[in-house]
Amino acid sequence: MGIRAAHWDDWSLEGLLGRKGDLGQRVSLVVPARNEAATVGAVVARVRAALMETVDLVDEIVVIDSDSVDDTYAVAESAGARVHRAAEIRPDLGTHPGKGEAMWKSLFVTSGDLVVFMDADLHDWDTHFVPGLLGPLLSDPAVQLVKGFYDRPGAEGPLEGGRVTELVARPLIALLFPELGALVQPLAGEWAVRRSWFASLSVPTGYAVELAALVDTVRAAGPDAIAQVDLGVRAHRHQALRDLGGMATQILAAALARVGVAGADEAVLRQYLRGLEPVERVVPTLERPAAEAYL
Ligand SMILES: O=c1ccn([C@@H]2O[C@H](COP(=O)(O)OP(=O)(O)O[C@H]3O[C@H](CO)[C@@H](O)[C@H](O)[C@H]3O)[C@@H](O)[C@H]2O)c(=O)[nH]1
Ligand SMILES: O=C(O)[C@H](O)COP(=O)(O)O
Repeated sequence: MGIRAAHWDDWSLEGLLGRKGDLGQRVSLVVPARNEAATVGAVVARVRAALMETVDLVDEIVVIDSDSVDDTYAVAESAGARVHRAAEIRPDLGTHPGKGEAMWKSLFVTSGDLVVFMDADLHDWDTHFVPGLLGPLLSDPAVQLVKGFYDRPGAEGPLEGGRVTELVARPLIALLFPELGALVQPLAGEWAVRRSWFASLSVPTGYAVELAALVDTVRAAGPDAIAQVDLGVRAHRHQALRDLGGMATQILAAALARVGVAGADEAVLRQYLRGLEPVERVVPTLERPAAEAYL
């Protein structure tokens, strides 16, 4: 059958609540956040009001503060999230910077059978993202991972991806992982996964967490284990091109590792802004082993 596509309103909230109750599944919303004091409060408060206080769709909202130096922790907590600093979770396992690290560490402080990830920097989005991502997991036991896709306001076409999506992820998929070619937004930060499945995966500590999860899932369980859901419109804060160079390096490293070209735990990216003196950026490319070994 392949990677199936659905629309967020293919399921009613009442229907999902019923399925969740019948199956006895708990849901965790995990929001990895690094210096997102400006937006994390609204992400937490709106999901809490719509899906926790009025209905029982979400059982816990957990923000993983990923080495923030702003007020992310306090803002998220006062908006109603449980907040953990990534570095303080399971200190026996050490700490690394990065989004994937925050997501991997979340498995040690959450309890949901289903884990929904949402970025903290969203400024055009809606709470239906969460039930939309849960729909395939609550209706088909074969589905392990659900990816969101969305229209990006201002893009040339509504389903155009971001710069790394178009220039790195899609070309990699075309060359190495064509079985993922049906995915509209392979790098979307809005996705959901069964806890047991995510705990069985190797997780890059940085921004390659999404591509790695997709590749490892399609290889281990086939395309029927992945679904994608149209979430409508989503807009986020944009990073500088030079910062996206680090993201691209991480995604390329994870892809290469999956075709047998293992690298070191970090790469030195040399960028040239003005003059011939490079600005050196050390880019972590390491991966955490499957969390299930430590749970
Ligand atoms: O070290 C970090 C860096 C980022 N984040 C958080 O991760 C989310 C997404 O980060 P962002 O820098 O906004 O990523 P994008 O440039 O938007 O990258 C897109 O593509 C990435 C690669 O697949 C995905 O991880 C992102 O979720 C997706 O939005 C945000 O809540 C960040 O605060 C962390 O928790 N720790
Ligand atoms: O998703 C991506 O490709 C990167 O996050 C960059 O997105 P942007 O070009 O919309 O900033």
